Amino acid sequence: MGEAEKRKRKRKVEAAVEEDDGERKSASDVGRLGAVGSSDGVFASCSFEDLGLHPTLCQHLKEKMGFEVPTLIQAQAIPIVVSGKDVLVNAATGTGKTIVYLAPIVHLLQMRNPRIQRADGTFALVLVPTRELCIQVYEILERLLHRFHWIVPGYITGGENRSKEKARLRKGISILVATPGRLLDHLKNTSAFLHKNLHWIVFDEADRILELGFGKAIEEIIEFLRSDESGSDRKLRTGELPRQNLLLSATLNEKVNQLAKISLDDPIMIGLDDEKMTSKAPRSSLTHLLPKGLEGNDRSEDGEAFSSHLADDYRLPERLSQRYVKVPCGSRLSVLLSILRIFYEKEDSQKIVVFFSTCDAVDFHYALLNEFHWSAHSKLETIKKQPFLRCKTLCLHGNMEHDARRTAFQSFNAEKSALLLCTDVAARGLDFPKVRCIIQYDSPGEATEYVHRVGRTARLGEKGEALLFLQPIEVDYLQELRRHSVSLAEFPLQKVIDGLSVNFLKSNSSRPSSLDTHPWIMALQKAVENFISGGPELRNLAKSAFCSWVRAYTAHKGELKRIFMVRKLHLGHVARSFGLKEQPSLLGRSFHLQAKKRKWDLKRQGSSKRRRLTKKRT
Ligand SMILES: Nc1ncnc2c1ncn2[C@@H]1O[C@H](COP(=O)(O)OP(=O)(O)OP(=O)(O)O)[C@@H](O)[C@H]1O
Repeated sequence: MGEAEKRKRKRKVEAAVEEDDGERKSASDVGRLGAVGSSDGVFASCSFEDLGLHPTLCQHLKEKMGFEVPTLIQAQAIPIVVSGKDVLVNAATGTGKTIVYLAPIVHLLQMRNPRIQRADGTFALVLVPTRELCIQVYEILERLLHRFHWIVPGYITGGENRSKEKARLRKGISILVATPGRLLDHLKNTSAFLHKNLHWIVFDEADRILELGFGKAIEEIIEFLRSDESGSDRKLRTGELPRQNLLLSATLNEKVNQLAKISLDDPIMIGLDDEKMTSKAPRSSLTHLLPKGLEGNDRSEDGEAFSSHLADDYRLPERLSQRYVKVPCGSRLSVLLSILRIFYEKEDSQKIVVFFSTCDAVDFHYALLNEFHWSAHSKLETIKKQPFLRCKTLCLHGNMEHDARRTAFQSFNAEKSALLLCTDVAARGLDFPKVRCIIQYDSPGEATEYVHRVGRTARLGEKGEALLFLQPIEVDYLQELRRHSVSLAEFPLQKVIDGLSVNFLKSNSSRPSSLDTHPWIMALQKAVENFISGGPELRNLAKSAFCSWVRAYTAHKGELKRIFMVRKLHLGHVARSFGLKEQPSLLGRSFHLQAKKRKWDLKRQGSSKRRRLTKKRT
């Protein structure tokens, strides 16, 4: 491409991010305003060619992958990534961040003359937090490289066969996608893993990598790779530019700040709102330079500005409708089942994801939903009981065998209509097509996790719904979300349940006064409890799920401890929410200690109340 052509294209991209009044706006403004001629706030009005990508790659993106034009974040970030700068990208879930780094890497690698070879080893490393995300990124990469057969994609991840991975590394992988633990293992133990030509390190879902406890591994990886970067013969050999590191996430927090400090060099930030960046950040170009505070001193003025930004608002998909449903603990299970039934009755072909806090809870609900048959009029012997839900149900969590995990992930991807029950292992980065609704049956904890969970729907400008279950004692969580500008409307539960049970109510004389006493909920709860008590396997699953649920509830951290207080739970009601007629007693020592503390607290409260009452009387 000639210089004049390059200049023309650059101008076109810049023009695309200017407002009508001619005032230059930052990259983030573009996203917020839904500008660049984009009516939907998702796609840019320029083409991939305008971003300077190679014509063959652009043609492939368009014709084989169906990507007609770049998304806004792609239009903003790709030219900067191509320029070789370290970059931190912050954009909402489902806005196409994977292509932000893969397309420039492929573009730059395919241009190398002479062509790169397998024997040159690894040029780019993409680090992701989970196995599923690793495979997903690898599959996109494979599709992207279709026309560039000499660039070899590969992945290494926990749960796979080490020696097969070694053999693949020995042959040479040009772009490697990896989870941190397994990568470190190969860096230390696989001498045939050639990485002296490594030019890019990408941290996708950067904050999650750290939350999962990979901080130490990441430090070691960076240290390990830094030693071959500083090797003077690398520059002599290849005349290389310095290594380029990229960091991406839909949510930024202090942990990302830490990682940015150790991995990015004079980075450019893309996708942050101006008001969040504070007036201290330079506004001279399409992008904002990261304040120099990140280079070391936490206490510098600019560093503080950056940190305070990190505690700020989160970006959510524009067409996401968010609601919460307030349900008393003992009715949670019946309400969940009823809502799922309503959703699938309304539209039998759709995909829904339900998030639980523990693997045991996923296993229990999965078994229940697959086995439970019920008819609202089952008192009549003539009526045959039906499966409660008629959709395909799948589960995904971290305790599953590697193959089962992969199968679940792939079938939910492929199905047109299905229900996925999962833990947070599915919260990050996974791109399941056409998910209509996300139900958070167990609260997510940190607001970041809320954002990522709901981000599995309403992707790339599509519509989506999110429903958060809260017990009455947990409603303060809404304030926690509001602190991050996330606000939810209430789901009209009573009305919806009445609608579901119209015929059922006709045959029952008592009118419901509350949800707990609603004939439909009571009948369904009773049927579930009888069903569970009749099967030892399911009963055991319910008991384990109960125990680990309570343990998970006690594990909420920081401010959230004030909202999710195990002391406030009625454990008999919790047991009911697992279809148990009685509270299981087989609990671990730590739980007994908690229970003791709870009793003691209650006693103390009681005696102080008594003292107050006595005082009043006297
Ligand atoms: N330019 C484009 N045109 C059409 N579709 C695109 C384009 N870029 C990406 N996509 C599609 O958009 C979806 C979301 O992309 P991707 O998974 O990269 O989003 P993300 O921002 O990384 O989301 P998350 O934050 O949840 O990880 C994918 O199905 C991807 O194939």
